[in-house]
Amino acid sequence: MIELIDLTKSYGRIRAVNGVTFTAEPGRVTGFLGLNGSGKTTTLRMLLGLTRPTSGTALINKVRYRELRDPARHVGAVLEQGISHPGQSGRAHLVTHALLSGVARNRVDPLLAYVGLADAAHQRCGAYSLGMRQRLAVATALLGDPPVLVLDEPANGLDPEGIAWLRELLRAHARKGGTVLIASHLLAELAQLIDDVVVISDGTVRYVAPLAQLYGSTSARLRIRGRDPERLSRALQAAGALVGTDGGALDVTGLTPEEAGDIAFEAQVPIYELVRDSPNLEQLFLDLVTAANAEAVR
Ligand SMILES: Nc1ncnc2c1ncn2[C@@H]1O[C@H](COP(=O)(O)OP(=O)(O)OP(=O)(O)O)[C@@H](O)[C@H]1O
Repeated sequence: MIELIDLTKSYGRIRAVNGVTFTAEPGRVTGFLGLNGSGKTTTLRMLLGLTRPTSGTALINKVRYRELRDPARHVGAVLEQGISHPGQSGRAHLVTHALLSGVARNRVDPLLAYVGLADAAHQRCGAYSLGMRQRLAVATALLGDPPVLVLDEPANGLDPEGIAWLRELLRAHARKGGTVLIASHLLAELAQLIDDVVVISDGTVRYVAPLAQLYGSTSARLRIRGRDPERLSRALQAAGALVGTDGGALDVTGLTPEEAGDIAFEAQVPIYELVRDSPNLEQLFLDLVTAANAEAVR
């Protein structure tokens, strides 16, 4: 489990992180979302003992990072900056880290296979693509078989296959009871991965909820195409719906598909198409952040 309690970091007059409080639970993947410069990396660095908080507390399984006796066995991290010595092979890199963190060397080869780098194990890290370096960073984080994983923008540089691979790896980790905290500036990228959402802007947490609740908070939009759009629009509005036009179709909010279908039937307008638009996650996220920013300047 990860617990952040009123965590704050100031750099001179800049408050990079401002009273951040949330929990990332075991068995779940928590997405930590914010635009560039919103305070994600600073928060993760405080959690991992790399930056000293101005005030507040960050705990991993109830203990501050610096007080963990054997950190690699408790938490693995994939941070933005590259981790490898360019002249070292991927395998040598992992062996070095295994030695440094007291992990048995015989974990290295299975881990290289697990992250899809078995064939590239003896190549220099300097010749790795960005995606291969991310895979190596994930293997390094997994060396001590830690229950808690913390990742900062891990999808950077991964192709769609790599993103699918990472998603499956992190979901499997959570299924086994692990805790995963993943920072990103793209909600849509995390949509199929995360269980819980934490949104940060200007160093302040603006929204904490299960992803399902975020989906549920928006009324579904329907797109309806029928023979007589004007008559259909009037009937739908009479039932309280908000109706706009979108090309030849109507853009309807405030009704379920069943209600809209029944109303069209009553109004005797044949329907050619009726679909529910899934919410645009990226737009939802931007709406949350801009609403929060507007409140902050008020
Ligand atoms: N060492 C530092 N000295 C001064 N200001 C800093 C320092 N580190 C971060 N900041 C500032 O703190 C704020 C938050 O930065 P942070 O890197 O945590 O954001 P982020 O959400 O991780 O953004 P990105 O996605 O761009 O990495 C920014 O305004 C940044 O300029």
